[in-house]
Amino acid sequence: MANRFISEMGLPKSIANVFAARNVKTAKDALSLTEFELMELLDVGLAEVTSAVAYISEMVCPPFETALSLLEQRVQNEHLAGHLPTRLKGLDKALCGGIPFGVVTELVGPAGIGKTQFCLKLALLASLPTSYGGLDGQVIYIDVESKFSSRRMIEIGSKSFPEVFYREGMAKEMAGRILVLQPSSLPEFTDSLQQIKVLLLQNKLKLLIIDSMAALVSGEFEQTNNPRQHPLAWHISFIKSLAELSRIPIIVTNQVRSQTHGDSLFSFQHTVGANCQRYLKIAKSPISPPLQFCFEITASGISLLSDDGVEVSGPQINAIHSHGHSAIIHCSDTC
Ligand SMILES: Nc1ncnc2c1ncn2[C@@H]1O[C@H](COP(=O)(O)OP(=O)(O)OP(=O)(O)O)[C@@H](O)[C@H]1O
Repeated sequence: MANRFISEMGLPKSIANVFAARNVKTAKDALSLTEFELMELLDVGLAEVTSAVAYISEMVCPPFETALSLLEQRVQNEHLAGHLPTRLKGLDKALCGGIPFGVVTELVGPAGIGKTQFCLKLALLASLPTSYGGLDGQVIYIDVESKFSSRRMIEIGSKSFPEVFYREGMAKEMAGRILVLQPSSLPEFTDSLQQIKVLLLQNKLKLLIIDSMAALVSGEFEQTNNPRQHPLAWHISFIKSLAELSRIPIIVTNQVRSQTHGDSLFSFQHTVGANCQRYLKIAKSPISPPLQFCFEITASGISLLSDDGVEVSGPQINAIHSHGHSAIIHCSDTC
């Protein structure tokens, strides 16, 4: 702003020419001098100098913002930053639209609870055409434990979005957008992340899923428990920076751990009769209180039994260990 040329500011020609003739070209040149210095240099009266300085200042001064306009900008940015709707009505409502872009969302729960089922559905949703509410983009699915099932994914897709899947070639096109990487070691995982950064720069990638992160180092970290010595410390901060850089949603799954040993605070499996009840909980979200939803897994994937979340209180929700991401969606069951 300070380097704007006075000749291009629309000052009356008579005074603009005087500035030019004395080599006072930019706003900075003019505003660095006092009014008396300008009077002497330009050889004009105080009134003319004062009005020219006021005009130049107004032209280069950043416009002021009201608290209201700042708030409106923030809401607009958040809207543009976006969310990937999960199509689980209650969850999307609680998360203000779905899985947020630009941050890492951690999905934690015990083995077999449905984390992978949830990820498969999210991958499909991101690859759906925008006309069907998807993101119409590529998905990278890092399948650490080789549990990815394309057959199950097609089953979920055809039951959830029959109108899309039965359109000719659509299932094939969507499946072609989901790239599955299966790193078998930590160095291979590191290489995968580096490759992803290149893809992100090409702007084609709309969702990154890592299922599961902890499986890469299972057992190794339990002895140290010092975050700085965590073998995935570099990877975790790299993934967070990828999310911020690309503004895409990143999902990381993990086995849930309680901060108290023996899981006395957070029980994952109760045997009460023959009924098995699964719960999906939102924890440590900056936008939602801790909420719990009952869910089931059917041929079409995960569905909520009720869209009304029940607020969770007490030490349980804080006892869930995470890597400090924006939100945790936690799954547990009562059998
Ligand atoms: N076609 C299907 N119909 C109904 N339920 C299914 C179907 N396929 C899988 N499931 C359910 O999904 C569960 C497995 O879920 P998933 O593989 O997502 O677990 P996970 O939390 O990822 O476990 P892990 O941590 O071991 O990877 C099974 O226990 C089963 O109940």
